[in-house]
Amino acid sequence: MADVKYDVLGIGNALFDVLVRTDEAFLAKHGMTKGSMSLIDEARAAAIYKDMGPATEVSGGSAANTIVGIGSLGARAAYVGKVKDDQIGKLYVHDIRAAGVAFNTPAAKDGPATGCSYILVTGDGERTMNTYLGAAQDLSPADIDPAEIAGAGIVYLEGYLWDPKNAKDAFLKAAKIAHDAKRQVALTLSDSFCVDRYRDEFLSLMRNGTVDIVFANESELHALYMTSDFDAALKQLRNDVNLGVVTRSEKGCMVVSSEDAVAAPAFPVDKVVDTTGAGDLFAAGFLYGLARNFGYKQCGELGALAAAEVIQHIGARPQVSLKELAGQRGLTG
Ligand SMILES: OC[C@H]1O[C@H](O)[C@H](O)[C@@H]1O
Repeated sequence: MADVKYDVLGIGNALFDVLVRTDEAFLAKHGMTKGSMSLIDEARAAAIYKDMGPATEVSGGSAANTIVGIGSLGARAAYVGKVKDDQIGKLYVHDIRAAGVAFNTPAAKDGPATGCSYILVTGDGERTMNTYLGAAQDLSPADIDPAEIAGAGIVYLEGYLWDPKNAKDAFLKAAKIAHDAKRQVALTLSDSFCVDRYRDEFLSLMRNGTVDIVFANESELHALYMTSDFDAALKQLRNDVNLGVVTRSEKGCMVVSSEDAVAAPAFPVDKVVDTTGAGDLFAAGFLYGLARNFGYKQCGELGALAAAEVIQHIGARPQVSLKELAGQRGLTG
């Protein structure tokens, strides 16, 4: 798109990730549901952290991971999310700007600390997240700059924004500005537990045209339509949104619109180390392709490539240049 300042602008909960490899016994001891994202308070965060082994600390946040991935692929990317002006918040701002992402949301001067997600990664690579939202819960419509939103070809929003009190108003404000400027609005359903919390609202956003593109994995899709029948759920998705993108782990992805149903394969990986951010990086590759007007199959392959990179190491941010990786596979042209 010639007249855009950013190819994609993401809005999400700005979270710093504290990741550790652990076993099922740790999850059981702390009453965690494997594979879930639970919201926790400060006291529980302290209790979990105290019991964790040596951790890897790295910036995260679902939409932020996607936006960093889009930047790594060589597109113009921007992010809106709330941190506090504390040490972790400063690290967060450094990391996202150092990744080439435009980030101008003012940090909170007071209130809760920068949010953190305490992530337990079991031997099978599955991640179990415990999120203390902290300052992220104070993202509000005042943080939405109309000119920045209108300057983005695609505005990408995370379903997790439905958790904090004011963020959904920020979400709705951004979607309206984007549509008034004839831009596209994309939503990731975030996780199946999030879908269970906000099913009706997410369906309304799709059916009333607040969002144009939806990203979901299989379990989110099943949760959305409360069915275990994949084909039936996909058919409903196709009716409810302009473009639906469903990831299916090693089975690749399905992209559906009123005209098309396109499959793209997954990228084989030797060993899944940590699935944190798999969906985020898939969305990065896909949205990069969409911004470049690539066909849906190529968008899906770019998504699969970016996801394959991120699941082979700890943490949800790419550790190599995705642009180079995609170039080596002939996927950027
Ligand atoms: O999707 C993974 C991300 O979700 C959570 O928000 C964590 O911060 C993590 O980086």
